[in-house]
Parts: sequence; C-alpha cells; structure tokens
Amino acid sequence: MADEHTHQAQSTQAKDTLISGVKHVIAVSSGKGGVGKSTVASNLACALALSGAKVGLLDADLYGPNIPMMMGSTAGPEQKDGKILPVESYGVKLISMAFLVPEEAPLVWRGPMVHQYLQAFFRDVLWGDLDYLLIDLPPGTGDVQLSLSQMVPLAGAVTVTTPQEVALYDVRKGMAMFQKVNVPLLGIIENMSFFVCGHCGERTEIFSHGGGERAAEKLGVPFLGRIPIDPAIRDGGDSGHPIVVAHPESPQAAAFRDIAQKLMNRLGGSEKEGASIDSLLKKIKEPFGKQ
Ligand SMILES: Nc1ncnc2c1ncn2[C@@H]1O[C@H](COP(=O)(O)OP(=O)(O)OP(=O)(O)O)[C@@H](O)[C@H]1O
Repeated sequence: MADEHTHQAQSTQAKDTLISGVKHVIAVSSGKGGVGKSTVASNLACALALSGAKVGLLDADLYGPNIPMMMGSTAGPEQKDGKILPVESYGVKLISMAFLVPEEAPLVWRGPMVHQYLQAFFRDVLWGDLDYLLIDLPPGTGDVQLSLSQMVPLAGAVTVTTPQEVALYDVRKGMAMFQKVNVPLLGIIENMSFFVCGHCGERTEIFSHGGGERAAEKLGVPFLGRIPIDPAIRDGGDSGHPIVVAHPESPQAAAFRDIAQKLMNRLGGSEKEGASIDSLLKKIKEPFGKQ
C-alpha cells in the first residue's frame, strides 16, 4: 500500500514537472474520425490566442497530423540548445508529428513508440509559459489517450461530435474512458450541426438535430455549443487560414469564440470577455500580418 502511494506521488510529481509552465492542458477528442476535431482545435486555439491568452497547440494525432496544414505552417520547427522551438502561427505555438517525418512516410506506431513521442513533445519542446495547451488527439480511445492521461495533468477533455446517433455512441465510449482515468469532462462541442443555404437561407440538419446537447445532458457534462457545416470553415482548414482569423466577423467565427470563452470561464481564465470585432480585426492584421 505504502509502495502504491509512493508510486502515485512520484508519478503526480513527474506529471507536474513535465510541462511546468503550462496552466491548463486541454485534450480535444472525438469518438469518431472526420467529425472536425482538428478544425475545432485549430479554431479554438486561435480564438483563445485572440482573447489575449498564451496558447499552444500540440498535434498528437500521430496517425494523421493535419494541424500544420490547417494552421498554415508547413515550415518545420527550429532547434535551440538541443530543444525544439515550437512553430508560431496566428499567435499559437504549434508542434506536430507532421513537422518531424517526411510527408509521404507511413505513420505506423506501436504503443511504446507512441509513449516516447508524446513524452518528447512535452519534454523536448520549449513551450515556455502558456495559459492553455490544446492537444489534438487521434479519434477514438487508444494508446495516445491513455499515455497522455498518465503523462501530464489534464485540466480536462472536450469532445467534438456530429449530432447523429452513430457518432454519439462513440462519444459515450470516449467520455467513459476519460472518466475511468480521472480526466475531467469539460464538455461536448457539436460540429456540422446544420447547414444554411447561401442562396435561399434554408436551414438543413444534415446529420440530424440536437444529439450533442442530448448526450451532454445524459452524461451530465456541459454542452459548449454548436458549429454549422459551412464551406468557409472547410476552406479555412484547407488553405491554412482558420475561419476565426480569416473571417472574424462571421457567425461561424463567433460560434468558435463563444465556445472558447465558455472554456476560459470554466477554467477560471482571466482573458477579456467579448472583445469587439474591430479590436479582433486589428489584432489579426497587426501581429499576424506576416503570415
Ligand atoms: N463545420 C465544418 N464545416 C465544413 N467543413 C468542416 C467543418 N468541420 C470540419 N470540416 C471539414 O471536414 C473535414 C474533416 O475535418 P477534421 O480533419 O477537422 O476532422 P477530424 O475529426 O480531426 O478528423 P480525423 O481526426 O479523423 O483526422 C475537413 O476537410 C474539414 O475542413
């Protein structure tokens, strides 16, 4: 028993020191692939950065790392004193497996390798002081999720889902896994909730209606908000200009900002609430103008 306590204390201490300058580590998860987890992670990271927070985004989707493309940063990171300097894009510090392996290389990792790479992402990257470090996970429940929960103290996990039943089934499994490893559930984000026709304005619920909110109610976790399915969001991901920075005045960008604000409120962040669109536009032009 004493051994167990000693082991627990040691592992908690190791967890705390691995990224000591980071206030809140947030896992962005999904039960299913393709529901828009990386899109949400990159837009939330930008929204948090725009609110004045110091933000990092770790692309831990080792099997399909898309964050550099979505954040418009394909040039790899530089090194300093044997450590890796994260790449900066739209005020967000980024690291991804995509920076470290050739583009065409197959990404096949065994469990122990996953653990080692993840550890290197924390131990060997100069993250510096951050208010939030968002971690874009691979879909589902696997080695990365498990390793991560053992490696760093997570402020919690958000789960991205589409509203239909088949996606929600996997949400429940994913959330149960986080509960099992004592990671707080910060809430559910419903993506691709509805489509508004750009010509006639008609709203179509392509993937059904309200499933994310119902799942949140059932699981007793906060429902953080819904994001429409919209070509501008897809385009932002493909072109490396997340909609939050490309079209900050759009309702889609406002939806992401609203979710970011809810997360900050939940975690006790001190960033300024409800910055005006004008000040956001100015910010985007100034520090990120060179992107
Ligand atoms: N709200 C949205 N409206 C339009 N397109 C979207 C939206 N969200 C995501 N997409 C698009 O859907 C595709 C999948 O998104 P994304 O890569 O973010 O999903 P994912 O859940 O991270 O996938 P995976 O983890 O399986 O790689 C991308 O082409 C992205 O641009």
